[in-house]
Amino acid sequence: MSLEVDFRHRQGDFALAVAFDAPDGITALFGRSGAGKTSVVNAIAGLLAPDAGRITLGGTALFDRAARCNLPTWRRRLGYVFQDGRLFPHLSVRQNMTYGQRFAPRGATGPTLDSVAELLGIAPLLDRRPGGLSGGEKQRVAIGRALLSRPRMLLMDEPLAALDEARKAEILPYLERLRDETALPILYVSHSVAEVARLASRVVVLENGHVARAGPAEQVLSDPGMVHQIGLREAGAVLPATVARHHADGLTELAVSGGRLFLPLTKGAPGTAVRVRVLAQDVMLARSAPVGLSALNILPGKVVSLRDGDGPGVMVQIACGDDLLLARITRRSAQALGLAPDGPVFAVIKTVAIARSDVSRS
Ligand SMILES: Nc1ncnc2c1ncn2[C@@H]1O[C@H](COP(=O)(O)OP(=O)(O)OP(=O)(O)O)[C@@H](O)[C@H]1O
Repeated sequence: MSLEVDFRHRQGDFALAVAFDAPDGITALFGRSGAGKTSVVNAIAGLLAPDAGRITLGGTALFDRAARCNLPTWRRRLGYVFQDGRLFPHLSVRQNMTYGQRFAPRGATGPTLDSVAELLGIAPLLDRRPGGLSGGEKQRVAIGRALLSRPRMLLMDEPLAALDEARKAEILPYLERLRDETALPILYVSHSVAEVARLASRVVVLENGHVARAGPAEQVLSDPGMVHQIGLREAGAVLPATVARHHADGLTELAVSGGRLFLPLTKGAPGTAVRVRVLAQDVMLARSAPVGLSALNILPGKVVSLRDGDGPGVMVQIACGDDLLLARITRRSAQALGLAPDGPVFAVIKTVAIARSDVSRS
């Protein structure tokens, strides 16, 4: 199943013109405040009828201006999860969850209450009322309710934005399971690069009403041209990796296509596929293989491109094996090293710069 969006719409002075696809898995709709994310979600949900264009899901039109097709929200079969769970306070968790089933069309197949409760770790909460749940638990119930409506896709609009860091960390593994165990397109609206890096297979970057970039997360996040939208301090790459071994001194060794990475101990048996977020500001560059250096991670690579920033910095994109890394260094250093496209380079990454939360199941 794939969501295909291609429409234009004007609201006041703001012109929206977007085209992108969201296949099964998580597609992040990322952009600054006012970029148009909510307007896109509203158009998909049927709350906004664009001036022109089409929105289709699995080949079926939800909206088609030329064909005068505009399915009402309830017939679009989308599951929504909002920032605030919007649960019914007077109903139990079980009743909140089964409420979603009322919207499932007759004969629609999908997961059962038990399987959804298991997937999201809700089983022990079923007889409680929402008032007594933590923010993270409430969001899990909201996701469960959406799944039980047997949706053809999920729309998640900043589902973690109202949660503190601890609650976010609690819910992220459930979102990973959802991504891995349900075959649904999930459009995940977020302005958090950390969440996008951790969850999304594909990223659509919205800027001022248009798509600035869309593609696989590894490519979009490591694109030096996206640094403006992503933010200097958040810019970085996502590398696919495999757990190789856990060492007795508390380090985990990961295999990446360009070599090995040693990180603080992370979960996962050898062979587990993970993804690692490496921030551009945590990568140093050297022209020759450094010796006598404390950093454990030294990956040989090749400069792909250099992009000057507004200040003294330059963003360097490096190919290490099949992967792309970003390094943020000063222009002075880039000149001193004589960095140029296609030139050989060594990327140096400090082990302790990578937090456990930067490594996630892929
Ligand atoms: N009904 C409207 N009439 C005129 N302008 C509107 C209307 N609705 C939204 N806008 C404008 O459209 C732009 C995009 O808004 P939108 O809410 O889609 O952005 P967003 O990326 O979701 O932002 P945020 O993350 O802050 O919610 C904004 O400039 C907003 O002021």
